[in-house]
Parts: sequence; structure tokens; C-alpha cells
Amino acid sequence: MQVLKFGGTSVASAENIRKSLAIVAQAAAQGPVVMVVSALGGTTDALIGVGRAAAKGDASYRETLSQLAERHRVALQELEPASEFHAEVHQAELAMQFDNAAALCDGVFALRELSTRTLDKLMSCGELASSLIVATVAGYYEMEAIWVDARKLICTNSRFGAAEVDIATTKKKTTIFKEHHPQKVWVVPGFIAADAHGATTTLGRGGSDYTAALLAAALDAEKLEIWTDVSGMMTADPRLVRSARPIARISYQEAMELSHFGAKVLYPPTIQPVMQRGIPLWIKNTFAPDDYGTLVEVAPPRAATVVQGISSIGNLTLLNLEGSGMVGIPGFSKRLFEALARERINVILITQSSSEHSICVGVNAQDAAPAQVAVDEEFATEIAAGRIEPLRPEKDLAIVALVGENMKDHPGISGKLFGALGQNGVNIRAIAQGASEKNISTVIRAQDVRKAINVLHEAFFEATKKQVNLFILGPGNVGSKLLEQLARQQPHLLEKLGLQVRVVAIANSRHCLVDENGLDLTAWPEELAQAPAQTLEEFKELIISRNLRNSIFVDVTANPAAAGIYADLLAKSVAIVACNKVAASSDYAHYAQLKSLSKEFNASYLFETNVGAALPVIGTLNDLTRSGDVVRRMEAVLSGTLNFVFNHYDGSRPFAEIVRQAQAEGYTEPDPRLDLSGTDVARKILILAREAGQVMEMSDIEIESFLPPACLEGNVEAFYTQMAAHESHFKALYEDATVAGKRLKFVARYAEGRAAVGLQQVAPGHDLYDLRGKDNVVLFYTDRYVDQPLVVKGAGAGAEVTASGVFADIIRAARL
Ligand SMILES: NC(=O)C1=CN([C@@H]2O[C@H](COP(=O)(O)OP(=O)(O)OC[C@H]3O[C@@H](n4cnc5c(N)ncnc54)[C@H](O)[C@@H]3O)[C@@H](O)[C@H]2O)C=CC1
Ligand SMILES: N[C@@H](CC=O)C(=O)O
Repeated sequence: MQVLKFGGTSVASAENIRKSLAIVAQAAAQGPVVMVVSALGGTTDALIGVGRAAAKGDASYRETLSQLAERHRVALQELEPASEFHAEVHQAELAMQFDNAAALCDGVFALRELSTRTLDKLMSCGELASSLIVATVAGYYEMEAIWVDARKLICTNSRFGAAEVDIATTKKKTTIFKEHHPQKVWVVPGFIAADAHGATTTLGRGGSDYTAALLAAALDAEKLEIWTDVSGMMTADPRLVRSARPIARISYQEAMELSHFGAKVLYPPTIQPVMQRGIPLWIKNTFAPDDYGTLVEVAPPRAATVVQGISSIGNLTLLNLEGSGMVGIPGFSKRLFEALARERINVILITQSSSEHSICVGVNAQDAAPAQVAVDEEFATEIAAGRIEPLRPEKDLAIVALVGENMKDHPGISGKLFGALGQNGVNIRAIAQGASEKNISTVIRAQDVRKAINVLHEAFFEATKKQVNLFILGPGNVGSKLLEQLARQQPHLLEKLGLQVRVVAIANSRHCLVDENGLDLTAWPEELAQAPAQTLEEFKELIISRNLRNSIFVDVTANPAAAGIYADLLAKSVAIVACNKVAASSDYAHYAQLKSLSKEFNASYLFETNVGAALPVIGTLNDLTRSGDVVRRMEAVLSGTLNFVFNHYDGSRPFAEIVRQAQAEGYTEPDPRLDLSGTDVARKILILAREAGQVMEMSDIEIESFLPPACLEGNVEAFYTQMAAHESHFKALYEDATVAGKRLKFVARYAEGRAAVGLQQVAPGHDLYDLRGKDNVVLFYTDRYVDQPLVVKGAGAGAEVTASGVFADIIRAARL
């Protein structure tokens, strides 16, 4: 005997019923089949709605019922044309189900009362109608089929709404029925049963799976197949995790854990009856019958992954019973659970700290209010005496659980779980793990569920892939190059580093372009110009509210306001990658706050390009200090612009023209006065000194400007005009140096807590003398590099190299 159950979607339309019957016909060729069917998709909800409307005195139930009747009539007519011999009789039998439902609802309408008993009877109409259609049509598939009323086989108590099954009587009735009904195919309505008095009961929502499992157990079936609209039990809810995949083989216990925690393909009580008898349970897809599906069995082969699946259950409230009066006194938990049990409140999760100071239980949100009343009443005396606190409910929570038998005795699973969630700013409110180690449950905020499940799915199932979500602000010179590089490198990043880097948003000071699935990086300039307007504050809110895993804010502006949003983002575990130097050179307190937020919330704050563009200057300095070295002195040329200008200026072309060239080639700051005034170099040496461990402010850096003061009065155009007017000043600087056989370099120096920047004549043979083009150089003198400095040298400015430095920081942040 084989038992095949078809869910609501598998029988939702005439076409789907045909597909289901084709599957049954194939199975029937192998041996007898019990075909259990759910109601046509959506019918049960509609019937509940109808009953409730009638109870409220809303006469619209009549119209809804006649629409339901019509939907069923049309389905039967499509499957069995009116010209067929018994078609009229079959349609009349079907119509009778809805006439009965209408009569029931009329009664409910008159009395304005809908009892659970009446509702069970009303809901049964859905499965009765669907099974009648299927049984009628089965004959056309050359199957010897009969319709079997489940109420004659499955016996329950009289707890209407969710009756408990009398397994022994069910087995007896089913066995006897089988002796008298040798037909090859039984078509049985799922979900419904009857009590000892013959009154219709139901087995709980999703109960058709349970009907099938009960019959499989009663008939000692060789297998149970649950036919649904997905190809098996998945590693995670596919609506939340795109890369979720079916689990090929799984144990009964694992399937039970997963189904309890939201894997909706299986109604949790289904597993018990088949597990007891070791009957293999398949979950298969009616719409892709050749897919393997999931086989639930006693001893599946050891899975390749330690975790079999990740599940979640929403709508959770935590109830925290807390107080010093509980410590060491037996009986508190007993009283707590008894108080909840009296109200028939199901406890989903329990945790107790070893200090015995608090017990925390998770319940369905709708049970929270009655639970609070019941528990506060139970402990009224202790609460009045101040020995325990009144019950504290915490709402809007969810459970996310890892499930897998291989987790047992496998160290590091919880560590990985906590690490992955922590890195993404998902706070864990409570944890539960039984000694069986098959399930590790975490309670988190409901709004973090999607992110949490995706993060965990990546951590446990996609060792080869990690999704990274970028929010890019300020696609100017550097930003546009960065986007070009990202577009080019995306396939390489996925293949070589397992990083799926997606640009989710690009914003400039006017518009913001967003696509949560990743923007098309070839069309962004045109699309951004058309995109809606957005403020910086809104951009920050967008990043926070999207709550995507591995989010990185990339600041490629020079804007102080942009630097002002880092702290809020870090506090939400959003990593920051910035070539904008404003934050790292702002007040020391702000710089230190960002560093500490980065540590506290496990989110990178990286700004390697702040000094020397893509040169590994900050990284080298960090390596030195982290390994215990002490930086005593630094000497450096840190301005690509000034090095370019003094390397090219020989009096043959005006000084201002060469500065313009440096700007055109993308070496200067958006405001070139920052470079020429020495301010940009001062920011850089300040950042290096801070990274070396010094507490310094910008005002501590001595800036010796070589510009005539008039050049810094007015706007950028006035700056160029004034430089042209002071050409003789620049020429004199050049000639003085040349006469002395030296070169002009704008040098930054740091020693023993003091720093200064200024123009110097550098003699041949000096480490700073031979510095070409827009190059930078940094000499580190440390306790380990005493006489010969550690030297970092190379191109120190330019959009392309800076973008590649930002890119490298993104990869660093992503791989953390
Ligand atoms: N060019 C270089 O060699 C290097 C540059 N950097 C830094 O890179 C940053 C960017 O430089 P560039 O790309 O040359 O400048 P840019 O002026 O070409 O680009 C900056 C972009 O930011 C946008 N922006 C400004 N304020 C904004 C706001 N509030 N919201 C959104 N967008 C805003 C601007 O519209 C512009 O598109 C600067 O902070 C600079 O210090 C760092 C190292 C080297
Ligand atoms: N304007 C800067 C570029 C990067 O910081 C420079 O010229 O060095």
C-alpha cells in the first residue's frame, strides 16, 4: 500500500488535479494507493471567513459560498464534461456540499454564534468537495477508484478545532475497511475525522498531511508521499533565502525539528506515526515530479553539511519571570508552567540562567496577554512582596534555529552561529539548545529574520559564497572608477574569492538609485540622473532599514556631512570604507569614537586611501604597531598633487597651469586649495600619527605654507588668478632650489609626538630626492627600523589607483 497526499495547490485547479491524478495513476500501476487530498487551494480560509461573517451578521457569506460552489462546479465540469453519462449526478452531489455549508451558515447567521464544532463541520466541506471531484475523475484515468469518507476511518476525541486522534481505533477501523474494500485506489478527504458520536472533527490546519500519515501507519504502507508545490524540504525558507536548496535525505528527527520551526512543507504531527513504523516519507513536487524531492527516513547517509536546515518561527513574545526571590527555591518553574498550561498556552522555547534569577519562555504573540494575566495572578503574593517582578513580555521577536543531527559533538557550531549574527548586528535575545544538540535556537528581533537566515545560510551552506551589499556615496572621479572596476571584477570576485559583491545603492548629492538585487553597473550614470531625490539622512536610513547582510557604506565624497553618518552606521554593524579623509582627521574624540564603535559592533572602519591613495601605508603602520613595534619618526612626501607640480615646474610654463593640469588629471582634492595650502598633507600626517598611537589634533600640526596669502582669499577661480599673479614667487622658489642643486619637496615630518609640514629643498642622495611624477613616499623609523627606515613608495594620487585602494578595503571588510 502506498499513501500519496496532495496539498491545496496540487488540487487548486482542473489542470493541477490532472497532474496529481497522473502521478497517482503511475503509482497505482505499482500497487494499491490511498490518495489523500486537501481542499482546493484557498477554500479552507474562505470557509472560515464565511463562518465568521455569518456569525457577525454579515450576509455576504451567501455570495462567497456561491462563488466557492461555482469554482468547484467549473473544475468538475472541465474534468468531466457535462455530456458524460453521470455528470449531472456528480454535479448534484458536489453542489450538495455547498448547500449543506449554506444551511450551516444560515444557522450561524440566525444565532450569531459560531462554535468550534460548527466551524469544523463547515470547514470539512472543502475536503469533501475536493475529494468528490478527484474520486469522480479518477475513473477516467483507468483506475479502479472509490471515494472513502475519512470520518469512517479516523476517530478522534471531541476537541473540536484540533482534535486528538485515537490511534488504536483508527487502526482498527482502517484495517476492517480495507478487508471489505479491495479497490486499487481510495480517494480520501484529508484534514477531517469524526468523534465517537460521529460528529465531524478536524485535525488542525495542515492536517491533511496528518491524515495521510495516520492512514500510512494504520495500513503499514510501504511509503508515504507528500506532494506539494516545492521540490522537497529546503535548507531554508526559499521565500527568504534565494539560494535555499532541497535537502535530499533527512532523518525523522531532523524533519520534525525543521517542520516545527516553520518548514511549512510538512505539518509537524505528520512525522510521528510514520516514524514509529519506520515508513519512508517522501516530499515531492507535483509540478516537477521528476525532481528527487526529500526522503525522510530512519538513518539517512551522513549529510555533507553539519547543519541540515535553518528554520524560523515568527510572531513570538518572550515572557521573562525574574526576581531574587526565585534563587534556590524549588517549585517556581513548576508553578510558572502550570499557570500557562491551565490557560492552554503552548510554550515554544524555554531558557533559564544558571543563576536561577530568571526564567524566560517564548510563546505565540496572541498568547502573551492571557499568559501575563495568568502568571501575574499565580505569583501575586511574591510580586506584592517584591520578591519577583511582574511578568515582562518582549514583543516582535522570532526564533531562528539551526537543525542537524551532525551538530552533536561538533564543536564550533554555536561559535560560528553567534559570530555570523554578531558581525551583522543581529542581537540575540535568548538561546536554547537541548542536550540532543539537534537544534540550536536563537531568539532575535522579527525585523532581523531575513538577514539572519541569509547570513546563516551563507555561513553553513555556501562556504564558497558570501554576499556583500555596497551603498556608494559620491560617484565622482574616484567613485566612477571604483564602479568601473567593480563591474569588471564581479565575476572574478565570485569565482576566486567567493564574494558576490552587489552595489545596492549609488547616491550623489541630488539623486539616489537603489536596487536591492544589485544595480546594473553599466547603466548607472543615466539611471542615477533619473532617480528620485534623496537627502544624506534618508540615505543613511535606507542603509539601516534595508538591514542587508554584510552591508558596507562606501564614502567616496570629500563631504564633512557624509563623515557625520559613520557613527550611526557602525552602531548598526554597517562597515565603512572611506577615501574621504574628513572623519579620520576630525576631532580626536570623534576619530576614537569611530574606532571604538567599529570594535564594539564588529564592523570594519577602513580608510587606507586616506594616506598615499592605494599605497599600503596605514596597513604597514598597523602591522608594525600591532606586532609591538613603536614608531619613533616618520618622514614623508604625502601630496601627489604637490609632488607632480614641483616635478613639472621649471618656470617654462606658469605654475598655475601645472596646478590646473594636476586637477584635470584627478590628483587634487575636489577643492585644490586644500592641496596647495598644505592642509591635505597635514591631515595625512595627523592620521598617521594617530594610527601610530598619538593623541593629536589638527591644530597640533605646524603648517608652513609656501603660498602667498592672497592665493587663499576668495574662491577657486580667484585662487588660480592669484597664483598666476604671483608667478615670480613660484619661480624664485624654484630657482633658489636649482641653484643649490636641490629639488623642492613638500615634506611631512613626525617625531616624538610633534608634526610639521612644509616645502623643503632636498639634496641629491636624500631618500625623498628621487621621487617621480605624482609619487608619494613614507619613511618609517621605528624600534626595529632604526637606521634604515621601512619605506613605502609609489603612485600616491589619481582616481584609478585610489579607486583600487577603496576596492581593496571593500574586499578586506567583506572578508572579515
Ligand atoms: N583623487 C585622489 O587621488 C584621491 C582622492 N581621495 C579622496 O577621494 C574623495 C573623492 O575625490 P574625487 O572623486 O576626486 O572627488 P569628486 O569631486 O570627483 O567626487 C566627489 C563626489 O561626491 C559627491 N558629493 C559631495 N557631497 C555629497 C553628498 N553630501 N552626498 C552625496 N554625494 C556627494 C560630489 O557630487 C562628487 O560627485 C575625496 O575625499 C578625496 O580626498 C583620496 C585619495 C586619493
Ligand atoms: N589630493 C591628494 C590625493 C589623495 O589624497 C593628493 O594630491 O595627494
